[in-house]
Amino acid sequence: MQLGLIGLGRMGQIVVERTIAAGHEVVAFDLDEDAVAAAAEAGADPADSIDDFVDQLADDKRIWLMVPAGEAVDVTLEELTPHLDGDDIVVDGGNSSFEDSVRRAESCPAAYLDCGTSGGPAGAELGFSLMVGGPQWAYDELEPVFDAVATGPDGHERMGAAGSGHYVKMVHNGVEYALMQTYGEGFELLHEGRYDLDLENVASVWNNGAVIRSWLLELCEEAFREEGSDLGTVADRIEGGSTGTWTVQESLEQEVPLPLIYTALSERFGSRADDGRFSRRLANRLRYGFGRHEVPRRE
Ligand SMILES: NC(=O)C1=CN([C@@H]2O[C@H](COP(=O)(O)OP(=O)(O)OC[C@H]3O[C@@H](n4cnc5c(N)ncnc54)[C@H](O)[C@@H]3O)[C@@H](O)[C@H]2O)C=CC1
Ligand SMILES: O=C(CO)[C@H](O)[C@H](O)COP(=O)(O)O
Repeated sequence: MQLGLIGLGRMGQIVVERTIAAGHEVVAFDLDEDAVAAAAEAGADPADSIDDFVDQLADDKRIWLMVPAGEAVDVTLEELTPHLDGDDIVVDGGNSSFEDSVRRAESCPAAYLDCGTSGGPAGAELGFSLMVGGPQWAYDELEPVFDAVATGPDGHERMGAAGSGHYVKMVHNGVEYALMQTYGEGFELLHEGRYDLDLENVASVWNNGAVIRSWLLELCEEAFREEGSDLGTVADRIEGGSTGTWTVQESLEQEVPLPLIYTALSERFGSRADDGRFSRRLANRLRYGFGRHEVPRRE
């Protein structure tokens, strides 16, 4: 299959590499020329503009967007729209809001798949977990690409109608916030408490058979190994926040109480006042662990 990829950053480059490794053809475009060059190095056909990109795609275009959520998706779709028809398929693999995805699915001339993507840059080797919303025929058509980008056939599922993929990913991120918060609180008590503990050892022993073992806990272990048991210069400032905000907004609309996710989101906003909490410093470092997001550091 031939796949057109727009957005070749941390995540898009992995989609390129895994798709090519599975024997498919990729046409790659990004505003950043260096990113296009890196994709070409991985075996993609480089495009230097959207026009060049669509010219290189065969009829029945299959296009995957991996650009930042929000305006970049709308701008890209606006440029693609004159070149699209009902036999084409567009996948948005970024962290778009499900409401934006429903709106885009209604106005896009192509079949539109909203695809929540989880796994972060570590997915380069493992593959991602993909939560897909939109028409069944388009999902079926792209199955070989989803098999390649995900951990395999079990790493992707169609969730339901337009928006459902990004809806499920939004809730996934709410859970991610709460898990980071609870690991942070536990390690904060261990750090401040009555024993002088090596937190890398604690995380390591918990990761070996304990009830609370997980990938995030492995990333806690990595953080303590790389930064030290006191997290070194990692600041208590946690960036991000949009997907958690949408999760909490939706919980209010649906009248479903989510006290843990709400508290974790509040901690993020509270962290911007900088008062030195260990749990916030660990959450800050974990966002680097799973997403390669920049780590604010203390002076
Ligand atoms: N980093 C992570 O752990 C995860 C990220 N995501 C989502 O995936 C999407 C991409 O994330 P990353 O790869 O981390 O971001 P990134 O910042 O590393 O890469 C984004 C790329 O898009 C390009 N770009 C921006 N606007 C563009 C436009 N109008 N046309 C063409 N290219 C454009 C940029 O030049 C950049 O190369 C985002 O929606 C993000 O929220 C989803 C799951 C995990
Ligand atoms: O989706 C992700 C992980 O699953 C991304 O890393 C996302 O950026 C995390 O959300 P936030 O930036 O709000 O921490």
